[in-house]
Amino acid sequence: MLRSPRDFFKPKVVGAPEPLREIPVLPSRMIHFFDPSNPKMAVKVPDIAKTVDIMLGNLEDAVPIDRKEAAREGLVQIGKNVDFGNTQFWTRVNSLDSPWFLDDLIRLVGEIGDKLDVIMLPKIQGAWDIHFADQLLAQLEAKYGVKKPLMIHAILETALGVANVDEIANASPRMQGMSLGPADLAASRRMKTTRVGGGHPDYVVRTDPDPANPEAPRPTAQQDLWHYTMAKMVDACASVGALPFYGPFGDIADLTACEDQFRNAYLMGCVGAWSLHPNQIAIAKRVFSPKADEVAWAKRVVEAMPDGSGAVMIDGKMQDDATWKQCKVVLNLAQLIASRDAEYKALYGF
Ligand SMILES: CC(C)(COP(=O)(O)OP(=O)(O)OC[C@H]1O[C@@H](n2cnc3c(N)ncnc32)[C@H](O)[C@@H]1OP(=O)(O)O)[C@@H](O)C(=O)NCCC(=O)NCCSC(=O)C[C@](C)(O)C(=O)O
Ligand SMILES: [Mg+2]
Repeated sequence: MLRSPRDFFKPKVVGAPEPLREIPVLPSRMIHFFDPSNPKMAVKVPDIAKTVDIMLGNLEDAVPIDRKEAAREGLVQIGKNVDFGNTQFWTRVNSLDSPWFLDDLIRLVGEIGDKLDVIMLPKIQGAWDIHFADQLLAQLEAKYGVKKPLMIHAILETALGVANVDEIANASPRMQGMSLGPADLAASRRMKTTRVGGGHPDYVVRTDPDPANPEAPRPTAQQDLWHYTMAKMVDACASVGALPFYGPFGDIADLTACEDQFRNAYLMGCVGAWSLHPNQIAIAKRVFSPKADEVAWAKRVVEAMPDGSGAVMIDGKMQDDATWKQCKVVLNLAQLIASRDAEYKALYGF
């Protein structure tokens, strides 16, 4: 049950900042994960931050239990000491059913609440989880005098969460976006994969037998295990002005398959993906920035239809109001990326 429409955009606690009416759309091609309790990673944060759109200090899975508090305190120090410039600074806190969640929020909002942009919440099951976090964040923002509202990013990584994805997207004006969490989701659904994202060689469709040669080999084509979930997530996010992301690709050495998985997500509407290792940053940058020839084509269509209506032929293809809108999506994204990334600005000729 949502609050009444009249109350939806009111602060939930006296003294908490006004909720945002619109989620800011910023270049968000990669969310780069680091473990703040790992000194080798922590020392690289200032340099990597200059090369990515989003830096995320991870406190949840992949941080050993005996380093949970070190990771939290390490992130507080990084948040206080590192100048992130115009790179977004996010965290993934521990899940709502863990013993660390409460202290994660109290420490982070209390110490670096004005530096953090987005709090990623793992294992979100339904709107009730978002309502709880929303109210608690408002309490902490009011208590610590935080000026801008912290946004929430939910990871879709349980069967129940996927079943409730629309309610989750609508649960709060803080909802900045969502990411697919293919590893936990696979376990929650009792899928039989043991990978973090990507395809599986046994998930295939086979061609029919050739009646003239029934013994001939029948080629198969591998299918995308994540297509259904990705499509549900993209629709849930786009319908409320939130941003969908592909999550992690765990086979760090397989750069080709990583690029394919990221590109599928890009084409389906995602704005970015996670980079777990420095070698995935360039892949995400390449994939989630429109290609120069697509941008040139989009420019041509938009220039041929200045008011975005009617029907014209360009290179044998019909263009109308709807293709104009598709081209605007590509062009707007290219302009957004060019505003941050000189390399792409030059590539697009803006
Ligand atoms: C995969 C690992 C173990 C390979 O780490 P490695 O040390 O074996 O790799 P390397 O190639 O030897 O590393 C080269 C250098 O890069 C550094 N390095 C390496 N990675 C990073 C990084 N991310 N950021 C900054 N620096 C990094 C590393 O420390 C090393 O530094 P050095 O040259 O000084 O020795 C390592 O990259 C890593 O721990 N990455 C992050 C893993 C992570 O955050 N996992 C959780 C997200 S996925 C997830 O949670 C699932 C989900 C959504 O919940 C669900 O589907 O359910
Ligand atoms: Mg997970």
